[in-house]
Amino acid sequence: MAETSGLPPVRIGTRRSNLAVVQAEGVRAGLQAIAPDRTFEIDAIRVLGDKDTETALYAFGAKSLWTSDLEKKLVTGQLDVVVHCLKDMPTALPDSCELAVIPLRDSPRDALIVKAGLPYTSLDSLPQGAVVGTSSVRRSAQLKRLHPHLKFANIRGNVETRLAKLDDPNGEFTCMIMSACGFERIGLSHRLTQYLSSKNGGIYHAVGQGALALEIRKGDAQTLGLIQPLADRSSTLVCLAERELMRRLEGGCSVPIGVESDWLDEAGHVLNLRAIVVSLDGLQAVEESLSERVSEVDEAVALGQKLAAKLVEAGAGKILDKINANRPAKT
Ligand SMILES: NCc1[nH]cc(CCC(=O)O)c1CC(=O)O
Repeated sequence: MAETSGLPPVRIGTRRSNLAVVQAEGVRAGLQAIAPDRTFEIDAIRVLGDKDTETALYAFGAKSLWTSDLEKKLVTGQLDVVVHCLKDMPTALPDSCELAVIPLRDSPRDALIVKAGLPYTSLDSLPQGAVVGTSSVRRSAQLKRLHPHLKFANIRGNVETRLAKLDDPNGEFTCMIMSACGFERIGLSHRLTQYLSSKNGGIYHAVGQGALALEIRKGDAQTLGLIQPLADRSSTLVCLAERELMRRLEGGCSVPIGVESDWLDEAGHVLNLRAIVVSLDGLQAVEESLSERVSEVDEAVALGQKLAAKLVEAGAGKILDKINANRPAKT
């Protein structure tokens, strides 16, 4: 046992799902390696989004259902750092909190998962009328556009719950779309049938997908100093560019905006950011791409901003306005 510092334990908060706890354990291991003399505690709590597993995400309206319960505990000092999936974090945080660190991102790709026992190996091989389980309008709108032979049904719950719903012999689903890294992190990669991308299946991933975010109390220099070594430069710049794009388009996780980003050179100087905005029925889509030199956060933010403007100019604003005007009232 390492010599302890006498300092109080660092309290790490996260959602109470297997995936969230695995993620928080990974962060804890990283922090323990940096600060062997500190102790760390994980507090996994049920948040609003876990308690209501039936309402379609699209109908929630509020963007903070995964984060606000944890932020409350952060602000009152019951937690010191919260580990989120970056894609579940709204682009605007409470004034009292800050997104302090983005660690090295995993693969951001979505994947197709086919019901156990069915022979299909790709989106293209799915039969007419196959039912895709997804609660993400980003996924369903993109799929409707390119694969009009598919049907869609809402599926909610954590990864294991969704997999059980998919595999239920009496269930309605043929397949579902999930983020590949979520399955990989909890040892379910054998269930990934096909990796998807804009070039493979025609699916752009969500902003921030595959990345974690460490949130702290604003101005908590001590915790910031502790967690800062976990930050990854490339992942941070890429994710901040994607998030600025989203912020400019005023899209939460429940609007059909998909992105992809790649460094065009090995050293990571020129970033290509691509994005799609699709109408809910998949009939209209605007797709744009932009490459710029990015070596500072300001430049990443500027790239996101410019691509958003380019998308709006090409018609994305009209698509998003229509979606926002028709959004069901929160009940
Ligand atoms: N929307 C739920 C959510 N939030 C983060 C992940 C997995 C981790 C990630 O994609 O970053 C998932 C599940 C999924 O979309 O498959």
